[in-house]
Amino acid sequence: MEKMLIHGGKKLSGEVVIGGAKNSTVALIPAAILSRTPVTLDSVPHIQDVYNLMAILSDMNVKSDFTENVLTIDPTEINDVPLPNGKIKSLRASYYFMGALLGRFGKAIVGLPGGDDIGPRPIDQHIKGFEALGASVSNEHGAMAIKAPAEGLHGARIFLDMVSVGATINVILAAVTAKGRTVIENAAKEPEIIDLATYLNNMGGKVRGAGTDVIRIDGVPTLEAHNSHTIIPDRIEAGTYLAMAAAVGEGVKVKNIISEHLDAFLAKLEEMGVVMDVGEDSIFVYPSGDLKMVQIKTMPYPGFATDLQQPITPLMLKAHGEGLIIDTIYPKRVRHIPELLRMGADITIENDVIILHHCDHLQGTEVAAEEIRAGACLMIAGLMAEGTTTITKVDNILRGYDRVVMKLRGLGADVELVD
Ligand SMILES: CC(=O)N[C@H]1[C@@H](OP(=O)(O)OP(=O)(O)OC[C@H]2O[C@@H](n3ccc(=O)[nH]c3=O)[C@H](O)[C@@H]2O)O[C@H](CO)[C@@H](O)[C@@H]1O
Ligand SMILES: C=C(OP(=O)(O)O)C(=O)O
Repeated sequence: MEKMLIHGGKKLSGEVVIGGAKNSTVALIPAAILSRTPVTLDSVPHIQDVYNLMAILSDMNVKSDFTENVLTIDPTEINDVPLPNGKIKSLRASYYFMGALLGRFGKAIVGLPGGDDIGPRPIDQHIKGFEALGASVSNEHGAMAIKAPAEGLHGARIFLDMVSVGATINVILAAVTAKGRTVIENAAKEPEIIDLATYLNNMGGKVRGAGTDVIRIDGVPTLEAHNSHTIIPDRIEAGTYLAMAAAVGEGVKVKNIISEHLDAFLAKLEEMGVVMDVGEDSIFVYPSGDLKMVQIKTMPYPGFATDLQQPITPLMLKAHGEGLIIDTIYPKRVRHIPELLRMGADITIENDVIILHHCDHLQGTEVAAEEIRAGACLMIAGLMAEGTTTITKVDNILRGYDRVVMKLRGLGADVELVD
């Protein structure tokens, strides 16, 4: 398995271009099987999650081709096959095949998903949504077997018990071709959900209210894609490079950004004293001076994203005073902390509250990227550290960060992947 070697201490400068959003892409690819015509996606990130989804499509006789940033998917000869195992376990978002297959064939057998180990990740709200649409759901030896009634799925009013990105998307995928109107209340408001709605609506779907907490879906009989869909920029990748630029930059421009998607994150950077020029679709980060410590509480969008609490952690170590991070979405998302401690950081965890203190000196050592954003945190820490940081389990990073080594080198980082 590959490792990432980072020879720290170098200042970064120049430009980096953000790719399409992982969390959109991994919904849009399963959603493509709802179309009766071939689908084209543009601005697709080069990440392992995409290759794994392509392998799952291939199991269903859905051909796909990924050239440069364009992914074409031809679902016209799709076979309705069960997906109990295999690549399904390699990523979280494979659960979107539950909603998509249910919408397309009225039935789905899909293994429980994999994805980041960041504490409990139940899917009860997805199941509640499918059942409200009339489906029966059972767990058969670790795979979910979901079946619409003979007359097909019907619209329903669904109030989600908690704000869930995955449940909101899965219910949209199942409801977009169900008979009648579905109303999702307490829906997630993430930009990736708007992206999915735009994509489905361009295929003839009727999804209204995405981006608010009430989404109305009027079912249509079939969907057909006729235009290419350009995926929104990845706000989490952007936030990662912004934090990196503030930590080790000598003037870095991060391009292809929708800054409104990063409001809560940018407000925190400003509170810390990071100086930025926010342009129309790019942000320039000036070299940091003295930074102030901050307190962060992660919340559903538009709050501070859980996926950015780890990438901002190394930057906080540069600030003076005591900082706090409370992850209300995944309170146990702390797998980066033992690794940072081994690099010399001063961090404690009390009752799921991460308490950080200023640290003058991080020392390179061998650390493990136990999950994607822990990996992002360790890349930034490695760039800040003296000596060489060896990151193992690097596949967790490559599963969601577009051409990361090339992008880091483009900024002047001394980084390499080795076997
Ligand atoms: C592929 C993708 O888009 N992944 C993102 C998605 O994950 P994912 O869609 O899995 O996360 P959710 O928004 O569903 O989870 C939010 C919270 O609700 C809980 N929950 C969720 C569903 C459910 O049926 N029952 C339940 O209890 C979860 O345990 C968690 O505490 O949103 C997370 C929260 O912003 C991000 O960290 C992930 O990057
Ligand atoms: C938790 C994440 O991903 P996933 O939901 O795909 O595991 C993430 O992207 O930070």
